[in-house]
Amino acid sequence: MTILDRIKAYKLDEIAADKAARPLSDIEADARAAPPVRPFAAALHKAVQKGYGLIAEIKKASPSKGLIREDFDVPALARAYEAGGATCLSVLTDTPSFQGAKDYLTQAHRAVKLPCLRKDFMYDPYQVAEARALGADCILVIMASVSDAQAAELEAAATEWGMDALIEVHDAAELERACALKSGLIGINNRNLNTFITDLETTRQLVRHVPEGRHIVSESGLNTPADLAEMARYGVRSFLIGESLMRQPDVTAATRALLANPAMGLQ
Ligand SMILES: O=P(O)(O)OC[C@@H](O)[C@@H](O)c1c[nH]c2ccccc12
Repeated sequence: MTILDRIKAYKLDEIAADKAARPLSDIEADARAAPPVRPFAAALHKAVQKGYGLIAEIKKASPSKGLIREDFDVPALARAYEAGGATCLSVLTDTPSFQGAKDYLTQAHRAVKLPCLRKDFMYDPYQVAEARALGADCILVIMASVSDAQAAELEAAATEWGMDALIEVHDAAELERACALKSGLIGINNRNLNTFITDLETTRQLVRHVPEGRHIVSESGLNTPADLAEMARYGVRSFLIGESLMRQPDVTAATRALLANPAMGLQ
């Protein structure tokens, strides 16, 4: 069993328990009462016209790295990312593996004006309605962990709630399946979720196979301005970054430093 298999197993149990505790109709009522959706993909499109698009991730821990950041004041971190120039936020809501919480998403969304991604392992439209109820503007669909039919169902649910969907892939086969969906946002995860090995070569290889008109986000393992400049050489200007920023005491300064890339104007 891989790490992803284990996560999927407990996540399906969690979803069943959540459904038993609160019926979908309750969640939908909360989703209808949630603050309006903020355009997530559009914010990235706009950001890359002048520079980089950054989805900055609020991440306390991970299965491969353990605890990443001890002091974890979610509204303060959200504001720090916003002040540092992030385009969007990503908030881990998975608890067992990432020490996240559903409430972190609500806290982050309330603290800033940035569009927010619910970062979790999604299998059921129930979770999509829940994402909206918590304040999400975008959901993640991990192709490595869902069937084509599930992916289409999650994407349709996101659209129904007015949210965007970031479709995550790690290899050419997943990318091909992702391109059969409607979403214009493709995340290339440099980390293999079965082994948790990270390699930026993943983006370099897959970017060539992405059809025109899709907005690519390179995800995971990006640490330095040089990493971003290297991805930009391959035409990728949007990034999903967690660990390297979460490890810095001054998150605003670290975000600014990462985005202030003198080489970028030369591309
Ligand atoms: O902390 P990093 O290496 O910058 O990575 C962020 C993000 O890409 C990573 O957390 C992630 C990408 N896809 C996921 C799917 C599930 C959980 C986590 C992830």
